[in-house]
Amino acid sequence: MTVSSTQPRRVAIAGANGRMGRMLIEAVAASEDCRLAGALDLAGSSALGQDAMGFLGRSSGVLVTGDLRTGLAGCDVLIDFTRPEGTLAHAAVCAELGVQMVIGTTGFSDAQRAQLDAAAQKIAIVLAPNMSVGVNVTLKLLELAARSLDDGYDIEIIEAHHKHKVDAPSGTALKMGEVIAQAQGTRLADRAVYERYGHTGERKAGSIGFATVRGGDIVGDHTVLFAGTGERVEITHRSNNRAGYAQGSLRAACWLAGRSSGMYDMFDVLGLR
Ligand SMILES: NC(=O)C1=CN([C@@H]2O[C@H](COP(=O)(O)OP(=O)(O)OC[C@H]3O[C@@H](n4cnc5c(N)ncnc54)[C@H](OP(=O)(O)O)[C@@H]3O)[C@@H](O)[C@H]2O)C=CC1
Ligand SMILES: O=C(O)C1=N[C@H](C(=O)O)C[C@H](O)C1
Repeated sequence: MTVSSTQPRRVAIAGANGRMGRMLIEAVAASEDCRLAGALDLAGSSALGQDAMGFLGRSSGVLVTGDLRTGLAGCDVLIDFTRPEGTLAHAAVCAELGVQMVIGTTGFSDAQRAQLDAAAQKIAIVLAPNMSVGVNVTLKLLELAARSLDDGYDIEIIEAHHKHKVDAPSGTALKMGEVIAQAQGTRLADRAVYERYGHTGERKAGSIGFATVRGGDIVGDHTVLFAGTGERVEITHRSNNRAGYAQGSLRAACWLAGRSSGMYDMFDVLGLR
């Protein structure tokens, strides 16, 4: 059934009991443009069978389920911040049911990413390692900086996240590296240095170094350093909380209404392409 753009989008949330899942449910609860229509979590999750908004002290009538078809019934779009293997399982069912997806999960291998591209031949998907407006504008600033600081500047990307994060470098840091490499007419795979230890020798010209910090409850900090001779340019984005990720995701879910199948990102949603 086609939903008119004036009707709220019927949204399902995957990973409903996770850090982002809860933030997304809170954002949907406050939204006039989206309505909670489904909530998924892993079989075995303590949230199964509970009202998805119970943690907010509210009743939504939507129970968290581990059954994908039950959770996706009557939904227009699934917002998925889980793990790569979970997102792939969700994408297969969404493609079958014609449910669109907003995917924030990070840490996909190239082969997993190819499977998502295959799903996007059947449904419209917004996939982005960072849904916040600020980070996506930062990516555009990096494009500009990378073009102008092409020669004589060593590039290092430093990211910091909470102690529960399981993938490194962050998806955002990798995206920053890709954007910079592309702006300089190169490929990140040919330039990335992910580890340094022991006698490393001098820095290899043209490399893009990554440094990862994990600790406490740091939400997400990213700095790109362009280190020249006699000067340094640092471009930093810091998330103070997860609300920006959730707001960006809802914006993407609304933007998807009526879109044909294909793979999109937040540049498309925000008109930054
Ligand atoms: N794009 C963006 O803007 C952002 C992206 N992220 C990314 O989102 C993802 C989730 O982050 P966060 O919310 O902090 O993580 P959490 O660990 O807090 O939440 C993950 C949720 O997914 C569930 N889950 C885990 N494995 C599977 C699976 N195989 N199938 C289905 N569900 C599963 C978990 O269930 P259980 O608790 O039962 O294990 C949990 O509910 C990460 O990849 C992170 O990098 C995070 C923030 C912003
Ligand atoms: O795991 C997180 O928390 C975050 N993950 C995303 C990433 O890997 O870039 C986005 C944000 O930095 C928070």
